[in-house]
Amino acid sequence: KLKWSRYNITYRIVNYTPDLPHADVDRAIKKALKVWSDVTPLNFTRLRSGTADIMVSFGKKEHGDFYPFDGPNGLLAHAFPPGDKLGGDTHFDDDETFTNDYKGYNLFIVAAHEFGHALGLDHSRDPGSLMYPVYSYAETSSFVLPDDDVQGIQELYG
Ligand SMILES: CC(C)C[C@H](C(=O)NO)C(=O)N[C@@H](CC(N)=O)C(=O)NCc1cccc(N)c1
Ligand SMILES: [Ca+2]
Ligand SMILES: [Zn+2]
Ligand SMILES: [Zn+2]
Repeated sequence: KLKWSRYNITYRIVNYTPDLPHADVDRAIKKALKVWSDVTPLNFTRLRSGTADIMVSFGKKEHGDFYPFDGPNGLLAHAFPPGDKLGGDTHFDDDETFTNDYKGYNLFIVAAHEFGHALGLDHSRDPGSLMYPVYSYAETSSFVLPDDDVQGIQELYG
């Protein structure tokens, strides 16, 4: 199973969705990474230019890799497992409406799921897990990473 070979990982928000103020996107991404750094020795540092391990971007349909998005609903986002180049990169389908509440798709929840993949996790069969294949909203202010996901990430970086 692929995993990062170092604990200090960099990320860069390359572009922004028009759905939310930039500050809200920055906050959701930072909070989503903290979900995982809180339960591992991993540290995430934001870069504002150049190439980071985890390049975060928003795109529609064909967006530069062999995994085009599909318009509203269906695919929401994808992330590449750890590695060079595309490894760790996380793409969000900007034909979705990303929000910071229960409407549309909550950016924090989707990002937290995607970063699980960017750190090496696959999908889980546990319907209560963050890594379950299908999105479900959870109150973000009281979000606690489900045990199945803690187990999974600590198998890789515990
Ligand atoms: C085969 C994958 C590329 C599907 C893709 C996904 O899992 N990305 O991580 C995806 O967008 N899945 C949708 C469901 C679907 N239409 O397949 C999804 O809701 N995944 C994001 C997500 C967000 C938050 C929580 C959970 N559990 C799942
Ligand atoms: Ca879509
Ligand atoms: Zn992509
Ligand atoms: Zn997924």
